[in-house]
Amino acid sequence: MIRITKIFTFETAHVLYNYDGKCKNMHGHSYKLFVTVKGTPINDLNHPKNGMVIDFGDIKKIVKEEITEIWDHAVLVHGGSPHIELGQDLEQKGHKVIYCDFQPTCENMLYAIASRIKSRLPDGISLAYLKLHETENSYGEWIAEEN
Ligand SMILES: Nc1nc2c(c(=O)[nH]1)N=C([C@H](O)[C@H](O)COP(=O)(O)OP(=O)(O)OP(=O)(O)O)CN2
Ligand SMILES: [Zn+2]
Repeated sequence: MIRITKIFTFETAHVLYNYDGKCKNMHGHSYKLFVTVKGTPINDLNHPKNGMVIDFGDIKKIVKEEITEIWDHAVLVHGGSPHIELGQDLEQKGHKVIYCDFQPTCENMLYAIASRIKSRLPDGISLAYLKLHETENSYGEWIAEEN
């Protein structure tokens, strides 16, 4: 069994409803996401992916389609909070708004990322680990064995 990791970056704004610190204000981060999957490398001379657990390019496609293309240069707001009005106002002014069914913290973003990636992985490949940096010094982790 081998783990392989691909790293992504995306620029996203968020606003934390009812938070008691500076992040109650809308602000952005250069998020850095580490995606680790595990599986057994293909051992078949006739297979174009011989020697690979999964093509790094396939991980990239999944993460782009499920996460980065959606969240990049968007504002994440908690759609189940009064911030829905803030989002609607921004949308009317032409901004890209994503309504989350959760407070858009690093922790909850990790749950959402895990769920979306898991739904796209082929049989025999599983999600092992995620790390999401909000800042250089602040990050959260999702570990398969704990979820
Ligand atoms: N457990 C969490 N705490 C905080 C989150 C979070 O998602 N989970 N988010 C924020 C803010 O959105 C933002 O990330 C600020 O975090 P913080 O590390 O406090 O920001 P700094 O600018 O001080 O970061 P440095 O890297 O230390 O400069 C707040 N808390
Ligand atoms: Zn933040």
